[in-house]
Amino acid sequence: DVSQCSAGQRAAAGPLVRRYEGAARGRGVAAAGWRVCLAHRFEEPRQPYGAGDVPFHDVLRHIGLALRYFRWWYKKTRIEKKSAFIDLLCAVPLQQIYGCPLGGIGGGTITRGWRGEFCRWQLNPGIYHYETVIANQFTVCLRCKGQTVYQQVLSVERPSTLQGWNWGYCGHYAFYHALYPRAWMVYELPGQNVVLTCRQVSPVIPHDYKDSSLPVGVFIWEVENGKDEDVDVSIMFSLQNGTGTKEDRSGGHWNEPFAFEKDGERVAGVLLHHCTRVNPFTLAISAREKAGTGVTHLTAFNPTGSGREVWQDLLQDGRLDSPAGKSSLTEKGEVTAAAVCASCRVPARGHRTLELALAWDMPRVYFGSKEKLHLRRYTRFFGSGGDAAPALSHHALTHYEEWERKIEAWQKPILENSQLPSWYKSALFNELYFVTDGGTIWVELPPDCHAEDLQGPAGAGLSHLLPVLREYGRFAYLEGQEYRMYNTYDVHFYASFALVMLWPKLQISLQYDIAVTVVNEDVQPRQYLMCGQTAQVKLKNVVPHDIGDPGDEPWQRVNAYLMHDTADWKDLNLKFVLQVYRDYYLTRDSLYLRDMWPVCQAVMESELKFDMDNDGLIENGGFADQTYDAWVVNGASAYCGGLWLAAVCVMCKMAEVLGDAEIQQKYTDILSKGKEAFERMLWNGKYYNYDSSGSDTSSSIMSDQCAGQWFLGACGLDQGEFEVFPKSHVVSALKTIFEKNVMSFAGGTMGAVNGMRPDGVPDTSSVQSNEVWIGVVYALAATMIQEGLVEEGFRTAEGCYRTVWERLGMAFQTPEAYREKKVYRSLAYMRPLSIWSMQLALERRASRAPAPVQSPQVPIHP
Ligand SMILES: CC(C)CCC[C@@H](C)[C@H]1CC[C@H]2[C@@H]3CC=C4C[C@@H](O[C@@H]5O[C@H](CO)[C@@H](O)[C@H](O)[C@H]5O)CC[C@]4(C)[C@H]3CC[C@]12C
Repeated sequence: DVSQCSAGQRAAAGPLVRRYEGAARGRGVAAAGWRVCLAHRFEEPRQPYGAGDVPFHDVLRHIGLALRYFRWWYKKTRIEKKSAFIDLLCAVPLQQIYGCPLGGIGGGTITRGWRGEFCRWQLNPGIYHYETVIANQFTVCLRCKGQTVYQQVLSVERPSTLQGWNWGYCGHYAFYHALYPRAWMVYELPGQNVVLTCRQVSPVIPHDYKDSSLPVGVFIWEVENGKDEDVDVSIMFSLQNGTGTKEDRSGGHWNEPFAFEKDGERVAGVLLHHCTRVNPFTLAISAREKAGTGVTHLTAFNPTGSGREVWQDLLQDGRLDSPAGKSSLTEKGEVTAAAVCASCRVPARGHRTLELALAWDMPRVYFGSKEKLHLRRYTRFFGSGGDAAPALSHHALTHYEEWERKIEAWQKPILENSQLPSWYKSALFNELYFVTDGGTIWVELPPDCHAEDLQGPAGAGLSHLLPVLREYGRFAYLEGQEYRMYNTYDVHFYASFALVMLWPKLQISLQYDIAVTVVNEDVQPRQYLMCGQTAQVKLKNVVPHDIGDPGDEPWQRVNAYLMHDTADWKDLNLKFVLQVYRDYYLTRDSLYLRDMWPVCQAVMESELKFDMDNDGLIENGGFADQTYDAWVVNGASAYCGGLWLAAVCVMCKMAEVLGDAEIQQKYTDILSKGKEAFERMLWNGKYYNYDSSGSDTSSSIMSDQCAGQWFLGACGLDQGEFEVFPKSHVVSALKTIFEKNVMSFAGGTMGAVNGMRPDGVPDTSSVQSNEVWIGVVYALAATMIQEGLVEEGFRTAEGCYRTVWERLGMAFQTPEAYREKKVYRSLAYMRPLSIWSMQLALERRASRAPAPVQSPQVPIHP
C-alpha cells in the first residue's frame, strides 16, 4: 500500500515541510534527520563577511593587513593566475540548496541538492566548483496497458535547455530527508496514485577502510503502485560528460555502453570518458539487471539542445534505444551526455525496486603544482588503470545492502534512544558530511616509498610510520571549502573526535603526518600578512598550522596559511600532545603512543619558552596567536593557559604509562606551579578571565575558556589525582557561559557568542569575539554534558543546529561562524565535526567507563 501521512504527522516532521501538500510518507524513510519540502524557501538572506561589515576601529587596526593581503592576492590571482587559499575578495555566494554528498572518503564528492540537482563538485582533490548541471536528472515514465500515461523529469526546475523535456515537477508533492550518509526523496506523482522513494546511499561506514574509500553512490528507487492495475515503470538517469565547467567543452570526450557481470550479477550502463590533460576521469551511470528489470541506454545526446530525441525515445516504449558501440569524440565547444534506464512492471497495489548507480574513477591525481602523482586509496582494491568504473558500479550495486546494514547497526542505538532529541540525531549524522565533502583526499603511499622519503632530512625516528601509512594511506581534509588548507591543525583539534571515534586509523595516520612535519623545517623566508614581518615558513620542533594547499603540493610544502607566523602560536603544540593522549586513550594503540612520545617532548620543550616568567604557565604574545586568529590575547589566558595545563597533565599521564619517571617529575612540578598561577591570575570568582593583561576586555567571558577541561574530560583525566581545574570552578564557568554567552545572546536561540562582556553585551573588541563558532559551541555543549549540565549542553547546541540547518538554509555547508545578524563566515567548515565529542561525552556518561572505539555503541541516558 502507498503509505499516507496526516497533517499532524507533517507538522511533527519539522518546520521545513510546512509547504508539503502530499500525503505520502515514502518507503523506509528514516524517522530522524533533516527533512525539507521541495517547495520550501529559506527566507533569511545572509551574506559572507565582507569589508563592509568591519567596524571602523577594526578597519584602522587591520589596514596594514588589508593592504598586504590585497598585494598578495593580486600577485597570486592576477599575475600567477592561481587561486588564493582564502579568497577574501571573492567569497562563494550563499546558495541554500545543498543536500547529502555522494561518494566515500577521499575519492572526490558530488553533492546533490535537496531538490535533487547535481550542484557541487570536488573531483580534483580539494578544489570545488559550484555548478548545477541541468542535464543530470532522473526522469520517470509510467505506462499502463502499453500506453505511456505519465512522463516527468523529477525536478522543479524549468531550464532554458532541454526544452523538449517535461520539467517543473510540483515541489509541494515531494520532500527530501537526509540522514547522512543516506538521503531519501519522496515523490507523489500527481494523479497517478504512484509514489516513488529514491534512497541515496554512499559507502561511508565507520571502521571500514575499504568500501568507505569508494567513489560511488547508489540510488534505490522504491516504486509503490496504489492503482488497481499493473504499471510499467521506468527510471531514466541522464548525466553530462563532465562537471559543468568549461572543460566539458574542451573536446575529446566520449561515451560508450558497458555491461559487467560477476558472480551471476550483471550491471549495465554507459561510461562517460572525460579526457582532460590533468586528472582525466570516467563517470559511469548504471543499473542492476535482474529478473523482471530491463536496463537500456542512450550512449550520447546533446545536453545543450532541446533533448527531444531522448524524450521521444523514452516516451515511445519506456525504454531507450540502446545503440551499440562508442560515441565519437566531442569537438571543441561541444558537450555530450548519456542516459541509462531501468524498467520493471509493478503489479497493482504492489511494490518493486529499481537500482541505479553513479561511479567515478579518477585514480591518479595531481595537486595544483602537478609535481607528484598520487594514487587514491581505492586503487588498492580496483586498480589505477582508469578502467575501474564498471567494476566500481558492479560492486556498488551488489554491496549497497551490506553497507546499509552496517550503517543501520551503527546508527540504530543513537536513533532509537528516545531520550535524545530529534534535532541532535540529525545534527550528529548530517554534520559528518564534511568527512567526505571537506575536499577530502585519501591516497596510497607509493610502493617504493621509504621511511627516509617520508621523514625528511631530520628523520623523525617514527618506527611505525611506514607500516601505518602503508596500511591505511594518507588522509587529508580541508579547513573549509573556502579556506583551502589541508588538516588545519588548530581546527582539526575540534573535528578530530569524528575521525578518532569512527575511523581511528585515519586519525592515527594524520597524526603520523603531523609528527613528521614537526621535526622538519622549511627555511624559505616569506612575509606574514597580519604583522608584515618576514620569517621562515616552518620552524623545527613546532606543529605546523596545516599540511598544505591542494592548489600547491600538500605534505611536501606545509603551512599554506600566511596570515601569521604560527611558529609563535600557543595552541598548536598543545593540541598535538592532547590529541596523542586522547587517541591513545580511545584506541589503546601503545605503538602509536611510543612513537609520538619524543615528538610530544620536543613540542612541549618549544612551548616552554612561552612561559617567560617561569611560573609554570605560558603567556600569550599580545597578538592573535592561536585559533582565534583575529582576537588578540596578552599575558596568561583562559584558552591557551587552560590548554597548556591540560597538555602538561597528559604529559604526566603519558610519562606514567611509559614509565618515564624523570619527565613525569618534570611535568608534575610544572603542573603544580602552573595550576596555582592559572587560578591566581585568571579566576575571578565566577569564571576564568579572557586574559590577564588588565585591558578593557580582559574580563570578557570566553565561550571556549574550558577547552582544556573538555579534552581532559574526553580522556578520563578530569577527576581525582588528575583534576587540573577545580570542579566547582569549571561548573561555575560553564553556568556563567550558559547564562551570558548563550541565554543573553539572541534570546538563547543561536548558541554561544565567542566573547561576552560581564554586563551581557557581546565583546566587539575584535571581529571574532563577536561571532558564534558552531564547532566551538558543539565542543562547549560536550563540556557541559561531561560536567553534568546536560540540559544546558543540549540547549546550547540546539541553537546552532536550528540556526544553521533550519533558519539559514546552510545544510551540508555549516560555516565556521555567524553573527547575530546579517553575516556568516567560511561555508562548509571542518570545526563543526566536534559534535562527535558530544556523543563521546554521552557515551561516557552512560557507561562511566572509557568507550573503546571498536565496540558497538551503548545506549545513552543523558
Ligand atoms: C580596511 C579593510 C576594509 C578592513 C579589512 C579587515 C579585514 C582585513 C579583516 C576583518 C576580518 C578578518 C578575517 C577574520 C578571519 C580570518 C580567518 C583566518 O583563517 C583561519 O581562521 C580560523 C578562525 O576562523 C583559524 O582558526 C584558522 O587557523 C585559520 O586558518 C584567516 C584570516 C581571516 C580571513 C581574517 C583576515 C582579515 C580580516 C578579513
